[in-house]
Amino acid sequence: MKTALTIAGSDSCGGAGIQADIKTMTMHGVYAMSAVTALTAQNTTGVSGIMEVDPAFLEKQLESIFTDIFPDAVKIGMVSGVELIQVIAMILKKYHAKNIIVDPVMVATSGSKLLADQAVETLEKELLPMAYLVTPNIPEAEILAGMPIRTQEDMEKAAEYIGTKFGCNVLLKGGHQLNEANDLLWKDGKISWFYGERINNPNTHGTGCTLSSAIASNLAKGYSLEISIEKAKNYISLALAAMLDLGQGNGPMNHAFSITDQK
Ligand SMILES: Nc1ncnc2c1ncn2[C@@H]1O[C@H](COP(=O)(O)OP(=O)(O)OP(=O)(O)O)[C@@H](O)[C@H]1O
Ligand SMILES: Cc1ncc(COP(=O)(O)O)c(N)n1
Repeated sequence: MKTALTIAGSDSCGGAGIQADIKTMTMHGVYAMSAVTALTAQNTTGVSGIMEVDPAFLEKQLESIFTDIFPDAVKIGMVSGVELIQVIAMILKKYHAKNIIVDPVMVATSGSKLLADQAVETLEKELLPMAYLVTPNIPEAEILAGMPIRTQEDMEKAAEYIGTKFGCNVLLKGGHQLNEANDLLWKDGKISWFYGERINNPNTHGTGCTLSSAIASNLAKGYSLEISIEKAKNYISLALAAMLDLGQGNGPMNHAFSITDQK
């Protein structure tokens, strides 16, 4: 069985973060492992608290994993502080981790900040150059590229800037646009678009986490990057189309869309 590791924050309501990643990897038939960077007290209406893990304890978790079960892919999500990022970079280098996907989680859909301002620079310097793929949404890409993104042309410019500057492939997610769910891949200097039909479901909590862990799962299984993205977008569409409606705010998706016995 192929294996994947998520290094991310816990979302107590189970829609995003580590919980979304483990559900996604499991539904892809991949064995999921986790290293927790922070606990969040969170529900569909917002984040009420964040407790960062001690960097030395994150190191212990990662050492335990890498000295025993080597992950075929690694997904990195919410990492709120400088030292945590440094520990991750050190361990991934030490063990020659492969198929590293960085989802540069900065702000939750609900508006809460999940990354300290001074950590953006460390993320850029330490993690992005190690990544096979980085998956910013439009607001995150605006920060990484230092430019406003309003049109598809802006998306292309920003992706090229990020990919060239940090030496990694870039999937710029268009889920924040009004009418479309079109994402742009910048890979080795070439641009390709992944077109998606926008599903009319307001419950999109965790779509970004789910996309990056679905891509990681597909890469772990040996699919090319392009096929991994195509399959991951299809997984999100099915999970959104299952129209789960939980909680009073931006609710989670239904990962168990293929399981018919849901009572
Ligand atoms: N309503 C939708 N219908 C279909 N696909 C969607 C929809 N919303 C988002 N997506 C897709 O989900 C993936 C995640 O995109 P999005 O831009 O929402 O990421 P994100 O902002 O990081 O997510 P999050 O809301 O978890 O922070 C992308 O492939 C995007 O195209
Ligand atoms: C622990 C954790 N990680 C990531 C997100 C981003 O997901 P979203 O933007 O859908 O809230 C989150 N809310 N919580």
